Amino acid sequence: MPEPMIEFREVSKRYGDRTAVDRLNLSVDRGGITVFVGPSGCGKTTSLRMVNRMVTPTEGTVLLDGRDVGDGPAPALRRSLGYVMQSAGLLPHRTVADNIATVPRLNGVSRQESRARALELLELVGLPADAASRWPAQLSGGQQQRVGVARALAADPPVLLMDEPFSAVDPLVRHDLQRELLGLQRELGKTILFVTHDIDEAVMLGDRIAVFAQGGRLAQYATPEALLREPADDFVASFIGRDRGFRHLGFFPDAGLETERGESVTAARLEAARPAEWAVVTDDGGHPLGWADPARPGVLVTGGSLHREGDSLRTALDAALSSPSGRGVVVDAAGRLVGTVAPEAVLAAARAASPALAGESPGEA
Ligand SMILES: Nc1ncnc2c1ncn2[C@@H]1O[C@H](COP(=O)(O)OP(=O)(O)OP(=O)(O)O)[C@@H](O)[C@H]1O
Repeated sequence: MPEPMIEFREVSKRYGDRTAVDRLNLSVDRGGITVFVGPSGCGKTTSLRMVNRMVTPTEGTVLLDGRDVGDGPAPALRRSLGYVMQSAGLLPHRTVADNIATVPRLNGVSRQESRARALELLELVGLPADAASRWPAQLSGGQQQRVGVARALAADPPVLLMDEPFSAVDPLVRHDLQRELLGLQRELGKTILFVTHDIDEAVMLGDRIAVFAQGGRLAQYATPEALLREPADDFVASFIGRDRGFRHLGFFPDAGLETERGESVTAARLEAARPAEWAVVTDDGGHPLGWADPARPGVLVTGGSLHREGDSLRTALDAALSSPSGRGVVVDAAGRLVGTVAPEAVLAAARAASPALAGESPGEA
């Protein structure tokens, strides 16, 4: 077993008689994303900040790459860890490039080299090169967070600490930032410790998820799938929420899903079409546009999400349930119509994939 990148050993933090973190024992593997999730005030941020010594434990030890973070000077430790906060925390009177170059400059990297690195990082986080000379206030919230990520990566630290980095941006931008973070992690192989109070964000990003409960207690530490399948206690079950069965479908591939070809018509022929049943309407390239309802000839009925082949059963069920016809539309990677799927077929595929959903114990054939 390789040594964990970060290890909490019997770590507690108390403020007066209030326990912020209660005897935390947890190992963070190298590479991948570990998420700390839980309701407000349960010790996620305090735990994260004990890694970079912004907070000192009352008891116990935090190890980074096998070494006690308490040994040696704190500034050197912090420079070896990338840190991204909820507000990007950029210096307002420095350009974007100078903000990104701050830590490399402190580490003695030349001005020219740190600027070149800043430009590379801007591209990596999806910002145009001309953002380099702008002031932070001239960027949107999402762009500022991207700069925050670039700045955290500037000294190429093996570990990134991220404290609710995307919670202040709007949901669409947030989704983009989450996907980009997954891509960055795969590309760079960093160990990322990520704090959020949003279980959906945790499930989307986490290779492993630590659920914290009131009083700074670690309630469960598991993969997202294990967490959704088998919450350790009532607190975890209620925190994960009532949609957990639906979320769990996100871990089932659509391999066994039965789709039906069914009838389809092109938009050009919709006017004349008299389908016997609901039929998918496509453009000339086979991309779905909506449905033809047998009861309303000539009308294009839109609505319903699409299921792309290879996605999970969650998107398949969503497509089926959101469709005006009661059947989900399935498309290929190029967005062309493959067929349709009934909700029953999605449930049958889920049962086939999971003995638990079929009501069998795992030991049964
Ligand atoms: N400097 C401090 N002084 C006193 N109490 C503190 C201090 N920092 C945190 N606490 C308390 O410790 C507990 C844990 O706080 P922490 O910020 O770690 O929670 P959290 O899970 O990150 O919550 P949030 O999502 O709201 O940030 C809370 O009860 C908080 O009030």
